[in-house]
Amino acid sequence: MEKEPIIALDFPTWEEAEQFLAPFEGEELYVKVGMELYLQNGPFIIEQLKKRNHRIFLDLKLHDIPNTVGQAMKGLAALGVDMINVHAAGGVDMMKRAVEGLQAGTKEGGKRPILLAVTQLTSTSQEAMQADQLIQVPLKESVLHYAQKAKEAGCDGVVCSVLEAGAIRDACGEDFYKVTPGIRLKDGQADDQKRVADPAEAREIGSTMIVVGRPITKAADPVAAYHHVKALWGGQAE
Ligand SMILES: O=c1ccn([C@@H]2O[C@H](COP(=O)(O)O)[C@@H](O)[C@H]2O)c(=O)[nH]1
Repeated sequence: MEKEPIIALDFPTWEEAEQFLAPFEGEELYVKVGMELYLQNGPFIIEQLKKRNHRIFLDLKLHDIPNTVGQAMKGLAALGVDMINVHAAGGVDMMKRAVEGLQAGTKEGGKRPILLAVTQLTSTSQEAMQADQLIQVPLKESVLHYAQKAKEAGCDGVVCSVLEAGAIRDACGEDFYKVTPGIRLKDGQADDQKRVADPAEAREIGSTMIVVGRPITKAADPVAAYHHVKALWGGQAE
């Protein structure tokens, strides 16, 4: 279990991300750079975060034909991020090519980024999955299926909700990463998230890492909110 919650830096510009990070001066954080920040600002963002010694999850959720994803991963590996992902719905061949691309792009002596596969987004409900994707099995079964395919392809773990983390641990093992967004505090609003849990539940059920965005970034005091989430996640607070 990773001690630091991963903070989702969902901002449009580096200036806004930097302004958010300023009060954390001196703390080495684990941050997530998603489409909003990366697609508008590019590798510059990664350089800035690495300069400040933050660990980085590059959450681009690649989903394309195997060759395209493999080649893209080869290039992205050179950025030196710690973790990266694809959509499991892209299939086993695509995920295998992602692993190979990452390996090929990792600098000699460097560490290949951890590769995760997104199962069902935490904003997806059982009803939406059936209506939008025409998947008729229970959502948990779909998530578990994607996790098993990700493991077969050589991924290091998955992105799932806390609600499926226990079943994935039983099926894929303790060491297989269960990285869980959809984290909300007990009295907080869910926003667009559908499968949510609080940091203490994530610890009890067995998430490897939690990803937290708005409950921290939109809080009146983001540093206090971060430390509150961290204490709940670490079991040092009620
Ligand atoms: O299934 C998924 C996969 C990724 N995410 C990302 O995590 C954060 C969550 O932000 P909140 O503000 O805490 O809801 C966000 O960047 C998503 O892109 C996810 O939520 N669910």
